[in-house]
Amino acid sequence: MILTVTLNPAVDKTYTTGSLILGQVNRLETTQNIAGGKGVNVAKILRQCGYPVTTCGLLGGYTGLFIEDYMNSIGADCRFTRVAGETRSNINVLAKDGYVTELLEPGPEVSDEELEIFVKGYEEAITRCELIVLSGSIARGIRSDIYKRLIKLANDNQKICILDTSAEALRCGIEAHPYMIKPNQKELEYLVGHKLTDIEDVADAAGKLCEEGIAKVVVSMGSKGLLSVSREGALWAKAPSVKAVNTVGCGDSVVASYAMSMLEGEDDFSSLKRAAATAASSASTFQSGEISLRLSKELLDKVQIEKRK
Ligand SMILES: Nc1ncnc2c1ncn2[C@@H]1O[C@H](COP(=O)(O)OP(=O)(O)O)[C@@H](O)[C@H]1O
Ligand SMILES: O=P(O)(O)OC[C@H]1O[C@](O)(COP(=O)(O)O)[C@@H](O)[C@@H]1O
Repeated sequence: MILTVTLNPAVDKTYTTGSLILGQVNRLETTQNIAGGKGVNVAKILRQCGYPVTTCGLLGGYTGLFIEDYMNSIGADCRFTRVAGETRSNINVLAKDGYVTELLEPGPEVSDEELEIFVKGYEEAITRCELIVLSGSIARGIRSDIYKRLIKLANDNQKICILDTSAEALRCGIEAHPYMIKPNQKELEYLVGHKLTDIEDVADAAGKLCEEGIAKVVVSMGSKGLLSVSREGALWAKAPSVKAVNTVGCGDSVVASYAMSMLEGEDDFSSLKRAAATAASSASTFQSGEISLRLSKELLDKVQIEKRK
């Protein structure tokens, strides 16, 4: 069983338009509300692939109910903690000119009491799971060392953790040595404190994190693909070429793919190949946090992997 944690889920209000112009009236063509947030998306993909999944985190208000209903409908074991504030709605604008614009709300204020109720449930849930995925930003009121605390609890129970977050929550979280992290290039730049200009730079920065005790650092680089770095070296998967429809949730599909590979005992090479195929399949699907199973399979043989170090 895989447990996904989403401390700041979101309804992804997904709009399509010709192009989005700042400072002007923009009339949108279509709109769809999609249950989202990083751990929610990971759980959605795992369910699509037939994996049992427990999903927990913080949900509040009507938007929270919308997400919980959806997760129940796909057969996820929902263990969310209710909070008084309303779960956020994020805006994703998919424009025909190719630009994807995301407007992300900060999320509700969460009290210490609410968080402690969540942590109690989490401590119970980790005992029944083999792998824990902790994903996304944290809602207001939650200290940035929350992932460090949650990963320590998992480590104490000999459970493997994947962490996919940003900013200070990421910086503090890695102090607890999760097994794997999946920063995108910007998140890695935040950690190292400077711009990374090429693949070598990215591989060096990821390599330093491995030396600090993270077994696997998988850096997502949009249409440039994925770089997997461990003490054994660095492998670069070029992103297979697809017609991108919605790239929101691609990072989450990488995490979901790695979670499955870990449970199946796949090696670095096969895991990376699968993740690049899954993520490209996610990019070509309108619904964020969804893939075409057929396309993922087809793309698997098309992923090119290059050894970098
Ligand atoms: N246009 C695309 N075509 C093919 N694959 C893509 C495309 N955009 C993203 N991907 C795949 O999805 C992965 C995650 O996307 P990325 O945007 O880097 O993550 P995040 O959403 O976490 O920032 C990429 O590393 C790549 O493998
Ligand atoms: O938790 P954050 O970092 O605020 O991001 C939330 C957003 O990220 C998503 O999970 C998509 O993430 P990725 O594009 O990184 O896979 C959306 O569903 C959600 O709106």
